[in-house]
Order: sequence, then structure tokens, then C-alpha cells
Amino acid sequence: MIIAVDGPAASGKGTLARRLAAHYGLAYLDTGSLYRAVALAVLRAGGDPADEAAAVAAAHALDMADTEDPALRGSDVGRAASVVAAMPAVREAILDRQRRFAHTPPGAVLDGRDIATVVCPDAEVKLFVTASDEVRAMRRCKELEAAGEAVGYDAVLRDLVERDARDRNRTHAPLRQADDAYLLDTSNLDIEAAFRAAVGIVDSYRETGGVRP
Ligand SMILES: Nc1ncnc2c1ncn2[C@@H]1O[C@H](COP(=O)(O)OP(=O)(O)OP(=O)(O)O)[C@@H](O)[C@H]1O
Ligand SMILES: Nc1ccn([C@@H]2O[C@H](COP(=O)(O)O)[C@@H](O)[C@H]2O)c(=O)n1
Repeated sequence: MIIAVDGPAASGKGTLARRLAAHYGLAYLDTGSLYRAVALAVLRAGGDPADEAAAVAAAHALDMADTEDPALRGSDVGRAASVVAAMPAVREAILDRQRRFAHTPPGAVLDGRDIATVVCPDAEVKLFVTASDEVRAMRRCKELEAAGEAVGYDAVLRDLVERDARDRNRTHAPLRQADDAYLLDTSNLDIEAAFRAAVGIVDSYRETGGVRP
């Protein structure tokens, strides 16, 4: 089984996707970490994330071990990731890797922006996870604070809105809800409630052989 989980920044899709993978015994891939790793490689080499040649070279040289670096979680890296992610040649360089991961038995849960629309349009279950801008900014603020990166709420909100706009408005593989994806708004759901709702949706898809609940 392949479960595609897409949504805007800090909507909680990674938290949900990781738990769904554990619950159903599937592998898990945070595809955002691939774009973050490409961006971090460019930044560490002293380059500009907008330099397409540098970003494409970093994408081709990407090693999965690079996606474990704690430095990936910084807000500067998130911003740079959305710049390199707008480049079709960067996306192309890491597309097959994501598809191979998804199609390795027994299947996988992948979270990102284009999983249901481009990477795995054949996924059995497609979730589009969202939450209001304000709720997402508050969650990200708390997360950054806990990691020792104190960024004010206003700056975090601005950053999320700007990153989402870049992700939604790019021409290649933009962030959008697939026509056959189920919308899960977690604005008023804590992590446990969001997980229970997602399990309900997945089980319903499986019981009905793919009919959207
Ligand atoms: N339903 C929820 N209620 C409260 N906090 C949540 C909820 N879901 C996730 N969080 C918290 O919000 C933060 C962002 O969640 P997460 O990293 O899963 O989002 P994401 O959509 O994967 O973000 P990104 O796309 O930027 O990687 C984390 O600190 C997480 O613990
Ligand atoms: N499937 C994906 C996943 C991510 N991106 C881009 O990477 C940025 C960082 O992703 P996070 O999930 O870690 O926040 C994100 O803003 C996107 O630009 C993508 O394009 N496609």
C-alpha cells in the first residue's frame, strides 16, 4: 500500500505520515528532507540556492544519509529548499528515487507537496493535510523554540506564507490538493485526534476498495 500525504508547511503532515507508517507497518519518506538536503549542500558550499547549476549538481550528488542532518530543520534551509524545489531539473533528479522507495514492498507513506499528483498518482490513499496559517505558525514557533532557534511568531508566519506561495505558484509540480485526495484540516485537532481521523480515512479507503470516504 502507498499512502500519499501532501500539504503546506508545518501542517503536521510529517508527524501524521510517520505515525501512519508505524501503524500500518510501511516505510516512511519525508520528501521535503530531500529538497532541504539539496539546499543545505548548496548553502554549505557557499553557493546561492537560486543558482540552478549548483542546485542540480547537488541533487544528482544527493546521498540519503544527507537527509538525516539536524541542520536541515532550520528555517533558512526551509526557505532555500523551496527555491531549489521550483527548478524542474532538481525535481527530475530525485523523482525516480522517490518512486522506487514508494514501490518497494510492502509499500510506504510519503509526505511532501506533489506526492499524490506527480510522484505517486497511483497511491491507494491520498491525504491533503492542512491547518490555518495562524495555527501552523504557532506550531512551528514552538518547534523552533524547542530546538533553540528563537524566531518570533510574526517572522515565522511571514516565512510560512511566503514559502507556501512559492510552492503553490511554481509551474512545475506545484503544491495542490489532488482531485481524489481527502482533505484533513487539523486546525482544531491535536496530534492524537489527527492521527485517529487519518486512520479512519485510510481504513475506510481499504474497506471500500478505494472509494473516497
Ligand atoms: N495536530 C497537531 N496539533 C498540534 N501540533 C502538531 C499537530 N501536528 C503536528 N504538530 C506539531 O507541529 C509541528 C510541525 O509538524 P510537522 O513537522 O509534522 O509538519 P510538516 O507539515 O511535516 O512540516 P514541514 O512541511 O515544514 O516539514 C511539529 O512540532 C509537530 O509536533
Ligand atoms: N514533495 C515535496 C516536498 C518538499 N518540497 C519543497 O521542499 C520544501 C521543504 O519541505 P518541508 O516539507 O520539509 O517543509 C518545501 O517548502 C517545498 O518547496 C517540494 O517541493 N516537494
